[in-house]
Amino acid sequence: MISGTEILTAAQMRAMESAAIASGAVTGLELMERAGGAVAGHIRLRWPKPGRVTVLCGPGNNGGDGYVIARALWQAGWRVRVLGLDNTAGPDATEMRRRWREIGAVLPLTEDELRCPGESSDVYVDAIFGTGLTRPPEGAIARILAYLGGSGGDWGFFRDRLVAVDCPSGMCLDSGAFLGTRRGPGEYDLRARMTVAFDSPKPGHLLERGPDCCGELVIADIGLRDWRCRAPGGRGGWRSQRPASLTAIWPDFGIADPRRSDGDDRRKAAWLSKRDDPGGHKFGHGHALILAGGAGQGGAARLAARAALRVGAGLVTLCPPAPALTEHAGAPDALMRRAVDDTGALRALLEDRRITALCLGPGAGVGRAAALLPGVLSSRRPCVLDADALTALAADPGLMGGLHPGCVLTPHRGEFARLFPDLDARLSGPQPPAPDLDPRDMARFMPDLVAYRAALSEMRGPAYSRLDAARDAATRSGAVILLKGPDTVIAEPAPRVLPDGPAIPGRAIIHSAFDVPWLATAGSGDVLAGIITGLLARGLPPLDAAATGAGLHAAAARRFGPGLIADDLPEEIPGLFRDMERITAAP
Ligand SMILES: NC(=O)C1=CN([C@@H]2O[C@H](COP(=O)(O)OP(=O)(O)OC[C@H]3O[C@@H](n4cnc5c(N)ncnc54)[C@H](OP(=O)(O)O)[C@@H]3O)[C@@H](O)[C@H]2O)[C@@H](O)CC1
Ligand SMILES: Nc1ncnc2c1ncn2[C@@H]1O[C@H](COP(=O)(O)OP(=O)(O)O)[C@@H](O)[C@H]1O
Ligand SMILES: [K+]
Repeated sequence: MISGTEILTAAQMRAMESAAIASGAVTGLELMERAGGAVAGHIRLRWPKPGRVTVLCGPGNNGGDGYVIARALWQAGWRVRVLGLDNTAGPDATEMRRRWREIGAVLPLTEDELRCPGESSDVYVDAIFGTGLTRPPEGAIARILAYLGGSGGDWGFFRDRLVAVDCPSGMCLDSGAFLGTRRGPGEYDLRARMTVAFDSPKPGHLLERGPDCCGELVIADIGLRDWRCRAPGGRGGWRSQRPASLTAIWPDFGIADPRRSDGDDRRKAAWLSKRDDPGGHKFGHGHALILAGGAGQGGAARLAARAALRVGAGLVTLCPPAPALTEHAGAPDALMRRAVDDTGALRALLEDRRITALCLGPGAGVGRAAALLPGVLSSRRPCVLDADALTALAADPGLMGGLHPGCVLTPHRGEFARLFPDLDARLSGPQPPAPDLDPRDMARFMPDLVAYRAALSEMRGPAYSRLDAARDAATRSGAVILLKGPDTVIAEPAPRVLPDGPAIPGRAIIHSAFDVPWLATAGSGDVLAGIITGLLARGLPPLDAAATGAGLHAAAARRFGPGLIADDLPEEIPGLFRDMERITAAP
């Protein structure tokens, strides 16, 4: 059910490159030539008339790409100025620098050269650091990056003409954070007009500062995708054979661009609209219980209930305490109401096995949520725990033991901090040291791609990321975690064991929705909880329900546009289903 693009961490990317080279399928020079050629091609697409370009080359292979770009643009008639560091690491980058030196000079990469009057360029290529950034830039390099980021008062100047190779330098590709600065927007974060990255998106392109600072993100194919499919163990498709450990769902949710629709999308559209079940019965689409709070608190639960209905749950029952029943008597009439005063009443209700999912939290009140939680958890029914249920959970860690893989916890950052204070502190705190595993060693796992990927997904980047935090929280709690934000991260607990295979860490998904800031509106989280509950009730596995829910939620906001209030979100869902069907039916 999950559709999206596979993402790779920086270590996975470097290891894959090493493995492809070790297999003899390609040389490092060929990969660098393709990478640099792709960037030059995208520059020429956006600036068709050859102009002046300054290429900034760092010490590693990112710099090596820069020398290739310089040569390709020079061959296309551009006036090229290259600023590079003296020390170039690695044979491939050294060779590319040598090839450029046959054409032109390499001036020192200093702020003075960058500022040099009369040398202003139409395009600046940032090839300083890519996936190999291991620690915060310091000294002269840090000043150059800050200057490009606008410390010289030229913020807009560079933003309009900076092309980043793999990422804006200084940004960690695993977290989207700039190393060495406090988390969150920095005054001089380097922001590109376009970022050309290779093979697959990395988490940092989608998280934290990534979407803003990368500008337009282009993922260039450098031939590794073919190699992955041909490699031993890779036959039949990379994704279908191994559970992808990371998946990105792009802002368009795979439905806005007909060219990207495939069989999976068609099946998904048919399932969502129930067209794949012509003789179906309402109970075949599940029965969701939304546990509401006392008088005066009902709006949030009603939003969730309405969303669960709209997303196709066969029946939805709203369960406030008896004194609040009359408050919930209004629309929609399709909603059933049933009083649930305490855990005993809940347990009695849950004897009906046709109830397939529960939602506790929106507007529940912390006291009532705490009282009902044991009943919800012991039913072992799929459930969404949101808002007050999360606060109740945080206040009584003993309840954590009752969580199970059918639970989806949907904290925003504040709730996450209450539930997992140590993980939250790591997200805000100083960066831990880089992993001591050398990704290049991973080539030895070839040709066993399963082991290779399992080992790699344990490798972490230099900055603790929202992805790491969600995965750690999922593993610790034994539940699916959906950490909300414009960069929502969804993770399932680890480990999962493949038959005859090693333990595979739980899958994770990034749903990046920076394009719909109007989704940050009161009650929008309640609607999300309702959508996910409806999908759980319909039988989607928890990770799928959470990912599909996050996608539908943002897509509904995108479809409505600015001015959105939470009540509008469920009403967009029928239109979304129609859009999905129309687009996936396109030839
Ligand atoms: N993967 C692929 O398929 C392909 C990858 N390709 C390209 O390779 C790039 C990755 O190359 P890479 O591994 O050489 O790393 P890169 O980003 O150039 O930097 C490493 C250098 O920086 C240094 N350094 C690190 N942090 C530092 C700091 N704070 N301050 C100062 N120095 C610091 C570090 O030194 P060290 O840590 O060893 O001291 C090392 O010298 C990738 O982004 C893509 O562009 C394509 O060519 C082909 C296909
Ligand atoms: N800037 C933003 N851009 C896009 N989506 C956002 C943004 N801020 C928040 N969201 C999304 O809006 C929802 C807000 O949920 P929540 O914080 O629980 O709000 P509430 O409690 O008011 O319902 C979440 O799904 C979150 O991912
Ligand atoms: K870069």
